[in-house]
Amino acid sequence: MSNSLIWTFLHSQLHQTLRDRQLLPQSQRLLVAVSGGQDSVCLLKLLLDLQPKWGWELGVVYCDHRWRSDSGANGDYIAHLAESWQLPFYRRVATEIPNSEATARQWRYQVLAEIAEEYHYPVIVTGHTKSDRAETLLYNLIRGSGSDGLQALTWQRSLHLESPILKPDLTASIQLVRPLLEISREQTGQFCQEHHLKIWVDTTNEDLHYARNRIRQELLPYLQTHFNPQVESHLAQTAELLRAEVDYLDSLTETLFQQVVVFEKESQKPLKINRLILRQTHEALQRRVSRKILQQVMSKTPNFEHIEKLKALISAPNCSQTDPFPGGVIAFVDKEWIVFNFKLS
Ligand SMILES: Nc1ncnc2c1ncn2[C@@H]1O[C@H](COP(=O)(O)OP(=O)(O)OP(=O)(O)O)[C@@H](O)[C@H]1O
Repeated sequence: MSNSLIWTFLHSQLHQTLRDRQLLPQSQRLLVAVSGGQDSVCLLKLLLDLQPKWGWELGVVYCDHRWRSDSGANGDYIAHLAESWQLPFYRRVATEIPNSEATARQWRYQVLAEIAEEYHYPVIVTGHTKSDRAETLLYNLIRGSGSDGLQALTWQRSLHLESPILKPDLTASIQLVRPLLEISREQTGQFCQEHHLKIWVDTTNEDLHYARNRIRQELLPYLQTHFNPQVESHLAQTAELLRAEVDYLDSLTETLFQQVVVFEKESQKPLKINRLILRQTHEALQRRVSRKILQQVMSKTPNFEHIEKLKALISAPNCSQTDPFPGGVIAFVDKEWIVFNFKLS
């Protein structure tokens, strides 16, 4: 695979995005997650070409889920690509074939974290595109996500937040960066063609049993034809606007949370919350603070009903109380406080 450099619009676009958003610091060690598909192959080539300007040290990682019979050959191809570009290559093969998309994903992020840790890469870079962002927004909208789910794929975040089940000590400091969120799948495909980059076609992407694939293959083309040819860009822009708004709300929530919550000394769990202060704030913030508190007192992720139940106590009469939340905790009103009773849990 030759490494001839033809400077294209995509090179300039990515270079500019990286400068504007300060996503990938100069001279950083970057672990590029490559599946062999057009998005991550395009990402790798772009980063390789920009590397002299930024001084990064690039490494390539492939996670073999063993889901497809050609997954080994897929890995060999990426190994060959990395070798021809003189980049270190890391490969992990699943010992057990994951039984669902979710387990495969969990395993993949675990492996990415372990390799990043072992070989000292503080940043993992993935090839998620504007098209993935539009699809994720639609997928989450249909599932009933709030604005947090609709911001759909952020530019960067800690790997720990991406996969909270991973060991926090391992992942808290590793950043996951997605620099292609302004570039469409059509553009990555064209780039690979123009640069004669072979790509590995993931045959499971054709399988319409998966909701994601139906969104990609059927829903988006329908929306493009019958509603708006620019729908993909518009959805991705909506996700970007929501991302900024969610960021802003998150920072307000954090400040308010610290103001209203009294923590138990030993367990550091929320013990009681000041509802007089909460009552003076907007209901959007009341919900967010309630959710943040419930995340710390419940045994599972709070849903809409749980949050509404706690929020209702903010203006309820004295002595009102909730049914037990999952995990057994009860909340009750004691004058200006909402108090959590852990004894029953
Ligand atoms: N098997 C793999 N090995 C290494 N990197 C991968 C692999 N699969 C996906 N990736 C990385 O993740 C990016 C997104 O891939 P894809 O859209 O297939 O994943 P997804 O499962 O839909 O996304 P997510 O990982 O956010 O759930 C790719 O561009 C690539 O950077």
